[in-house]
Amino acid sequence: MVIMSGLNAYGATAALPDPLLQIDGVTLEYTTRDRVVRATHRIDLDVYQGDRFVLLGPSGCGKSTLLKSIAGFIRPIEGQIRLNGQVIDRPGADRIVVFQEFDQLPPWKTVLGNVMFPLIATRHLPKAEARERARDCIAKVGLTGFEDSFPHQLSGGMKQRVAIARALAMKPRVLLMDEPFAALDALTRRKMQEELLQLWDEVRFTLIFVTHSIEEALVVGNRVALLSPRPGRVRAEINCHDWDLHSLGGKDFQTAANRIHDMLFADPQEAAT
Ligand SMILES: Nc1ncnc2c1ncn2[C@@H]1O[C@H](COP(=O)(O)OP(=O)(O)OP(=O)(O)O)[C@@H](O)[C@H]1O
Repeated sequence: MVIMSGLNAYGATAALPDPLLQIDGVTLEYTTRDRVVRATHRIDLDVYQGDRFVLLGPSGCGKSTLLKSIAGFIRPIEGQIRLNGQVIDRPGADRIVVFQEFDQLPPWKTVLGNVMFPLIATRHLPKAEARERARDCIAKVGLTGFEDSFPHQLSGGMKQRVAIARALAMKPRVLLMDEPFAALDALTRRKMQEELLQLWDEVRFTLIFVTHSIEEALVVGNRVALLSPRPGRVRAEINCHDWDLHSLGGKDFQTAANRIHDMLFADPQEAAT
């Protein structure tokens, strides 16, 4: 594990490609009737093509809010988010979100219908091609044979696989995942992490993944941004190419996880000394 506080996690001297996504001094706030809640404060992050970039931080530190802003649902009050150099100011088919909730699939559509729907609704593909691409993505997430099932006939893990297939079918520039496995039992969660990594090996999409599980961050990510408690600020960036599911329970893995825990919850004054 390499901790690169204040540096790009690829290393300061390496020649870098241009970032795919640039988060530049981004402050995000919610204005309610009686107060303003600052969710993130001047976040700077660069995400590169093919990254599995994890936003890790304690509950309420603004991870989901930052993801929603990348998705184009919330505008920064300060700073910019750019995708391929273009400022993000609205949702777009180049950024698809997979949420934690199992009810993100319209229940009246079959698995095939669910995966085809955005392709057709956004006029990405004509119907026959959309069906073909949907079948292909359903196969990629291991659900061949369930094309005609309805969401209520599927387990939680299967519903999340459908949501992933639906997102991948759109071939987004960035796949955004907001704690997609948090509502699953521990065994299914681990299996889904493994499948996500296999899928990434095959498709090499760019992923931004939100979690508050240190273990999940180390397994899923090749880069992890550690955010402080609200308002979220970047505490450090970590390069974690070393870990996979086989590392779980190992001594080195546990040491790394403990170190991250200490960094996440350290008093910022102490962390600076
Ligand atoms: N719609 C909203 N209106 C007002 N405040 C909000 C709203 N949504 C979130 N917040 C506040 O913004 C802060 C950041 O919330 P956010 O959901 O982004 O955190 P998070 O890191 O994703 O948390 P968790 O891990 O618990 O999901 C929190 O203090 C939360 O209470």
